[in-house]
Amino acid sequence: MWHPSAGIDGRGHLSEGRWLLIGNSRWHWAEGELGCLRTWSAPAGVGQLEGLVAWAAVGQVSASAPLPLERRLHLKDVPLLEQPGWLGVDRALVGWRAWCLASGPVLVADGGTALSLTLVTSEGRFGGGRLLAGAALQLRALAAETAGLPALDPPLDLPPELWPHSTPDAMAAGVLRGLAAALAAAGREAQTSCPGCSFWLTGGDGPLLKPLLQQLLVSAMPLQLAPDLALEALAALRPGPDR
Ligand SMILES: Nc1ncnc2c1ncn2[C@@H]1O[C@H](COP(=O)(O)OP(=O)(O)O)[C@@H](O)[C@H]1O
Ligand SMILES: CC(C)(COP(=O)(O)O)[C@@H](O)C(=O)NCCC(=O)O
Repeated sequence: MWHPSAGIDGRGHLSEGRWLLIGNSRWHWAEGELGCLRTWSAPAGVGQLEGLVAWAAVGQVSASAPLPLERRLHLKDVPLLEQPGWLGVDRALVGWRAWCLASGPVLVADGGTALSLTLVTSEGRFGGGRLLAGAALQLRALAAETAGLPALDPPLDLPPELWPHSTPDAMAAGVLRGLAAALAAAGREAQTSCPGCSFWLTGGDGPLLKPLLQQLLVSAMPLQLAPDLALEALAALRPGPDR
């Protein structure tokens, strides 16, 4: 997606920089420069490595992927205070970026393969979180572990009815409304432990979850959809060669 601030640099063309975040399901790409990033997601291993400024990965990367090791950004490179060594680098990136944008405490929900919730205090400290199975993973588990439920291919849609009759729509509604309810409860509890906290939604399922969550959240808690927080953080921490 092109960000609203998308633009062209002083030389009349987009900067050549590219950034890559390797998630558990897909590779997430950005091109351009911070403030005018074009972003997209692709299957693992698909994409052009030329011009790669920096990359990060939530786990081990296959030795067959020719990624430049010296350009890898690690957890220790993200300036989130008091982050434990086992924290996923994607959680640190989204938490730090949302905290910078909010200039205050944040709760970040990243709707990826797993749905992670990450709290960052007003001082920029890691404040803990929660981990759930993400939407596509929940649906795969239902199809794999039952005799009668079908496999549903992403991308998902939210069925318009509250109480769908068909099996696939009942599965999609159950998973998405269940995730939104868990996020809303987390939002309420975060406001108690972290007053003034804003709620940030990112990751592949962010756009689907936003309207559901908006209905459930108390109005005092601002909700921001920012689908590319991790890539924005990567580009902010490792700007291109011409900056
Ligand atoms: N074309 C797609 N392929 C796969 N997942 C998709 C697609 N479009 C949306 N999604 C949603 O994205 C979620 C995974 O998010 P993503 O950010 O890609 O995960 P990760 O960062 O772990 O690789 C899934 O739960 C799925 O519902
Ligand atoms: C929670 C995660 C699986 C999320 O990864 P994703 O689904 O977004 O690819 C990843 O951040 C991870 O492996 N974290 C390590 C454990 C932790 O953060 O506590």
